[in-house]
Amino acid sequence: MPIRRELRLTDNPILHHTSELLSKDRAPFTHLLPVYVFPARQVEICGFLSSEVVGKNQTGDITGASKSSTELESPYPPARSVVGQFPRCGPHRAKFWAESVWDFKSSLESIGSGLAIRVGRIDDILEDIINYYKAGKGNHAAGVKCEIVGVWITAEEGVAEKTDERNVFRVAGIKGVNVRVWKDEKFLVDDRDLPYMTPKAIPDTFSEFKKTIGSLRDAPRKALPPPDMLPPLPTRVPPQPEPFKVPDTLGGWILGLSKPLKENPVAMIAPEYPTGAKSQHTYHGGEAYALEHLENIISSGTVCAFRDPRAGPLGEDHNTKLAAWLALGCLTARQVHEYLIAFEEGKTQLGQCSKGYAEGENKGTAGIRTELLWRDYLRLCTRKYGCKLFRLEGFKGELNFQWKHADNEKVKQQVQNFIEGNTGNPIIDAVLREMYLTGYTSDRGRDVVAKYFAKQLGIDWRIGAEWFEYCLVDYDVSGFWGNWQYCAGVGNDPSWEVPSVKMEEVQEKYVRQWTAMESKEYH
Ligand SMILES: Cc1cc2nc3c(=O)[nH]c(=O)nc-3n(C[C@H](O)[C@H](O)[C@H](O)COP(=O)(O)OP(=O)(O)OC[C@H]3O[C@@H](n4cnc5c(N)ncnc54)[C@H](O)[C@@H]3O)c2cc1C
Repeated sequence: MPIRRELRLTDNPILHHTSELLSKDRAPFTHLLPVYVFPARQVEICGFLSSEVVGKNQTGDITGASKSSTELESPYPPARSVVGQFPRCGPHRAKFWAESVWDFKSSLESIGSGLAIRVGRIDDILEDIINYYKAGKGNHAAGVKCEIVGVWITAEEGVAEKTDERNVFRVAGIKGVNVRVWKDEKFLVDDRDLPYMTPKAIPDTFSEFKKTIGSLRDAPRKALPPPDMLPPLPTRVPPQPEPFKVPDTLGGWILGLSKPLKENPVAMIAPEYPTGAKSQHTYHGGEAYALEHLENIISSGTVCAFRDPRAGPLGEDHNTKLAAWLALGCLTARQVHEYLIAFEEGKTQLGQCSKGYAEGENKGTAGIRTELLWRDYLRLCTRKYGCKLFRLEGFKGELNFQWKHADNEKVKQQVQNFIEGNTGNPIIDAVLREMYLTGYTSDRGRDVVAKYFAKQLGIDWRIGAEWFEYCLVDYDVSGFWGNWQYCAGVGNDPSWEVPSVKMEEVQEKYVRQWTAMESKEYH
């Protein structure tokens, strides 16, 4: 069972179904092997190359223990972005990701199962596992013979994710193993409750989409309970295929994922962490931490103080910070919704000392639901538009803009200044530095900087986007590219106004915090 962005026990359809089968004694299998693969195209995995297993590289040199991981040969191309050639996953997300996977492993172990964590390509790992259990085939002379009843995997919308799915079908088909694809249920409104017969029918504006949902508070299905027990792992589990060797501690995973980033820094003059600056995102990845945070924002009253993220000053702390957990599926939107319902109706004691408890839906809780619906909508846009999500001309097919490309020194320098948070615009630089140093910046900050890059600098917006992808802890394919298209004016429902962000007192504080500037320097 290859796990994708569903790193949780609660509200997990596959685990719920398995547990039900088990409790009714109807499981057609005795063992279950959950496998998580850190995908080579999304995150750099050369930090796990093992000198012990590498013999000669393509030029015939012996690769040995004294060589750094980046000098050894990986069978996969580097995980770099298409236009800007930045590493796709930076250190903040790499750490949060490793923590989330590790937390999921511990949760599975606590109910009698476990998790094999691997690096590479999902279909390569699957092929290796099937060979192992078909004993003696492929690399596995020491394999053990057992029957594989099937492969279960959850569907995702992204183009590359769909390709992975097709590859899983291809490999399993060749080996004569059945594949079952499950619906992705980490969103607010279930696909089965939407009125669209085909992706073409999905409306082109969020307001139209919202109308078709009706009462948002009543729309989500119930979250599924966590499984009590799962079948054990097979008695023997195939190791990570060569030339990689994977660690067996969380520290080892974080080290392996961050090593290539340290060895090849992207920003030549990286901004230093200013003394006294406070990160808005200091959280730990994983389901347990997500639930604890959700409870905290309810009991502290943050959910009632939730503000429209598109308005107000930069750096203000009036939002949920749930995005990174939602993106990896440590938590589902309908779980958030259920916690909000319990608070609004006073069903549990959580938040009982907070304003708004047991007083029904309020502006803040309604606002959070609307934002979660935006997330649903952008995912449906990915379904509708496929690879247009990543195109310069966007969903709209906008061909009239004259984008500047990084094929001359002037634009190259502008891009470099952007990466280093050194554009000369104090507000833009503060947001860029906060994002680079902490992995997070508010929606307002993202919006202002994305529009600055696309509209004010007029540079191919995908380069700015790819830099954000490297920095952000909460990168999520649809939420990310959909928002960037919107900011660049090439999405459906585009916004073309360049936001004016005035240097008010609160902004000044924010800028000073992240740029360590004296206030007189930008007056
Ligand atoms: C250029 C740009 C890039 C972005 N990239 C991402 C991304 O990679 N991943 C991501 O989850 N969001 C992205 N967003 C949307 C939004 O900025 C973040 O979801 C939000 O800032 C995360 O902080 P939060 O969890 O405190 O959100 P809150 O403001 O508390 O909102 C609650 C939840 O609603 C969802 N949400 C909120 N705003 C949006 C939105 N505009 N679009 C889609 N979902 C939304 C998120 O899941 C978020 O966790 C991007 C926005 C812009 C303008």
